[in-house]
Amino acid sequence: MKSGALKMSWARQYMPVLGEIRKRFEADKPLSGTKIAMALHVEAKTAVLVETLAAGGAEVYITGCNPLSTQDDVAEALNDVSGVHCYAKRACSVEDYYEAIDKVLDVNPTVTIDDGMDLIHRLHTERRDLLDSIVGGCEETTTGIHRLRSMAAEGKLEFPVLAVNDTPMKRHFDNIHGTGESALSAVMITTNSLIGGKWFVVAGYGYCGRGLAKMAHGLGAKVIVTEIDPRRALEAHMDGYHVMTMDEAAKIGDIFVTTTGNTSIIGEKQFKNLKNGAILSNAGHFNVEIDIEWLESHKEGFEQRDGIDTYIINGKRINVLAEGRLVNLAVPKGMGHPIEVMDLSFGLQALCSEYIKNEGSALSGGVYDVPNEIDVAVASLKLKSLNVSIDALTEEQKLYMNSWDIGT
Ligand SMILES: NC(=O)c1ccc[n+]([C@@H]2O[C@H](COP(=O)([O-])OP(=O)(O)OC[C@H]3O[C@@H](n4cnc5c(N)ncnc54)[C@H](O)[C@@H]3O)[C@@H](O)[C@H]2O)c1
Ligand SMILES: N[C@@H](CCSC[C@H]1O[C@@H](n2cnc3c(=O)[nH]cnc32)[C@H](O)[C@@H]1O)C(=O)O
Repeated sequence: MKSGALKMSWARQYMPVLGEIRKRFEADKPLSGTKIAMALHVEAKTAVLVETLAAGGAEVYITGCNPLSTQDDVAEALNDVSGVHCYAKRACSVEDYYEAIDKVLDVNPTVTIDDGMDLIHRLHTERRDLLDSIVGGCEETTTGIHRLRSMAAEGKLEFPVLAVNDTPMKRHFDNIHGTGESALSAVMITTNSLIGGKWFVVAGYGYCGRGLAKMAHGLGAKVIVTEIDPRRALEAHMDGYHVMTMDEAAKIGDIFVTTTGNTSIIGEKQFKNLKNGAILSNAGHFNVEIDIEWLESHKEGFEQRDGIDTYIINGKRINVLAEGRLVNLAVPKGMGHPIEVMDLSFGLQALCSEYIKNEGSALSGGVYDVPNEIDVAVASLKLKSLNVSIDALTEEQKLYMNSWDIGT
């Protein structure tokens, strides 16, 4: 077997939720007649989702959702799966990235699956001619959903999209555990730097930030959190972390990871105050949380090695991982979230694709919650695979929970 196929086979064995869904899809072919356009991180777990959708009868056209996250051997293996066409390439230019997105759209898809909304953006701008054939879409990540909600608020989103990210089964496992483990391990494997005893700065205490803070604390780091939301800042404080502004953190921090989904979190003002040898990385979105443009135009010296760019600023070394792109997937050895976590996220994506294919044409343009039954179904499939049983409400308990006149 070639390396891409071997990686898929490795991932498949730890993806029981997709495995169960695949059995039903193979038997019932619920996606026949569906052309799915996808822009996701092209690596082994995503490939298992793709083959599951193809087993359900879909034709799948896929490209990447980040210029640095594709694993070329997996992209090649995907092109060997019947009904699948993959156009992703690692380290592509931004022009090549959009050219591949266009190739995926050229087939006149009926369903979209996005991670960051780049497909949907293209469809609503340069490729509006294709909008009529789209029944609906699914969005994987927080920032994609922010962008979609902004579009919907302006009345510009022309088809229904399921907010896959916003389910408990996504946020509580993918964003918290997934980002926590994978971003930290990517920093460690790229830098070979010790975490214990370091000042570890987490920008943003949302789902991703809190997972990362917990993991870094677990390895003995002194965790600093920066926030703009007073409630989340207070939560971080009571969880035992040091809360301060990024201006203050810049002077103290050894390792920084941004997880805000916002722009310009670490920029000129902070760069000038960083300690010599500071390590900067981003686990949020795109490449704008760290101001790479400023670093590029003000460096006094530059060194490059696998996944690390070292800028000399004011005579000090500032080390940036993965060009400021998603550290857990974009560093050379980044493997992304753990397999078991993506099994849950992609179990949701498989069931949501089926739902939107069946129900999309009855829905108007906008962002929709994933039906609760789908979220519960994914949790139940995972528990079943773990051989874990839980209690069920008795008739007496159901009556009690629904009554308002049983008091003390
Ligand atoms: N690395 C990954 O694999 C991965 C996984 C899931 C999500 N994401 C991405 O990570 C980002 C965060 O996702 P989330 O689910 O944690 O979102 P979230 O909304 O729960 O958290 C973001 C937090 O950042 C804070 N924030 C915003 N601007 C800030 C600023 N200027 N300074 C400090 N804090 C600020 C917000 O108040 C919020 O608490 C998104 O872009 C999402 O798409 C990445
Ligand atoms: N496409 C943007 C958006 C952030 S990706 C964040 C999403 O990546 C997803 N993700 C994280 N690890 C993996 C992985 O290993 N395989 C596929 N998707 C992943 C995860 O579900 C999360 O919501 C960018 O690259 O900057």
